[in-house]
Amino acid sequence: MNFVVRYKPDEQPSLRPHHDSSTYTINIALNREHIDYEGGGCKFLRYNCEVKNTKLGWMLMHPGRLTHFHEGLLVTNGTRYIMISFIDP
Ligand SMILES: O=C(O)CCC(=O)C(=O)O
Ligand SMILES: [Fe+2]
Repeated sequence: MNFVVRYKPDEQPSLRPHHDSSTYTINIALNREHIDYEGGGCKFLRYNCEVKNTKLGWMLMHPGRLTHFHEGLLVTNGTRYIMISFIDP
């Protein structure tokens, strides 16, 4: 399953902590921090690890339903777009 997520301060500024319904998740940056938006990123709470400023078109891949409880960090300005693929949903 694939979908685009849009974060905007006055619409959906963040995403509450969750697991994905996938074995693995691919998260591709469609635009850029400090140019198109401020804030944002993906935080893995168990590891206190924030992945921010992913290069345009590069991807972050992580386990979905088991170990990597995560959240979408607050976008404070602009619009952040990512593409998500749930592998083995
Ligand atoms: O904002 C992010 O990078 C995380 C997005 C996410 O966790 C999701 O769409 O399931
Ligand atoms: Fe997620």
